[in-house]
Amino acid sequence: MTGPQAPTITLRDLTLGYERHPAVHHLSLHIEPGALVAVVGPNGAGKSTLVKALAGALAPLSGHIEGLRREHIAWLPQHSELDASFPIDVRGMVASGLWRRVGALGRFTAAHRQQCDAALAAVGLSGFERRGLDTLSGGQLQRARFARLVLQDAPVVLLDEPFAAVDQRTTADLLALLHGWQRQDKTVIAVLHDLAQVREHFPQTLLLAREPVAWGATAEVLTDANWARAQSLREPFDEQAGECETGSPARGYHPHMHSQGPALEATP
Ligand SMILES: Nc1ncnc2c1ncn2[C@@H]1O[C@H](COP(=O)(O)OP(=O)(O)OP(=O)(O)O)[C@@H](O)[C@H]1O
Repeated sequence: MTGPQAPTITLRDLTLGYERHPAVHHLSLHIEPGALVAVVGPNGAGKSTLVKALAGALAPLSGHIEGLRREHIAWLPQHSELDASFPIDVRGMVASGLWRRVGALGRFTAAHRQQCDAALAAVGLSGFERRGLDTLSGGQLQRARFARLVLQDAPVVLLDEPFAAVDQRTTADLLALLHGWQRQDKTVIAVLHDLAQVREHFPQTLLLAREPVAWGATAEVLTDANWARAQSLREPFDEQAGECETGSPARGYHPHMHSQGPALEATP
């Protein structure tokens, strides 16, 4: 990694939501540099909301996110049709990962082109440079989006359901890329649904159900009891819910459910 080092990310009593309706309540934790973190939970648990806030795309209703700056972050939002429908070829899309370094008025040099080609090789897409995005399979498109992340070379990578609707072979290749990033001391935070995959590849997990249910070492977090509790906390998004005004833990919050106490320093 040539850019900035990964920061310690601290969430302090973070409450997130939309138009003042809270979707994630009172989340406090530390994520150490180089952590490989899975965010799991039932549908509507607030996982994407958390990732959006970490990416700087959603301002907290209350509480703080400390340590993260825009230039630290590469963000892969949930799979959208936008990339596929954009009239651009693979190299053009992947090259947009260099935007921060090249700038709007900068020149795209031969060296930049080589970096693009190396990123495409890293995701197994050599030879696809001139292909239109609309001609790629779902797996190939996801490889191209990862190549763009490779070029961004950010110390913190945020991934929202990166392997949804992606074939096994592609998933395995992209997981290998994640482990490579971790060896470079990047922090990777990924929203995932496949718990077997989380157990195998992600040392730390946050189990979210609108409020933090458990956070820490994956094996301690992904217990039947914690999962049952997460399911029981699932509730429809309450359009009538008031603003989250108290600083006290949300309803049903039990600090003992955390593997390491309420404001948590996760162990590697
Ligand atoms: N832009 C928005 N405006 C209003 N409400 C929203 C918005 N985005 C999400 N929500 C609501 O916030 C709650 C949390 O949604 P979020 O997408 O964060 O959950 P999730 O855990 O990522 O769910 P899933 O696993 O189904 O993708 C849901 O009730 C959702 O309807």
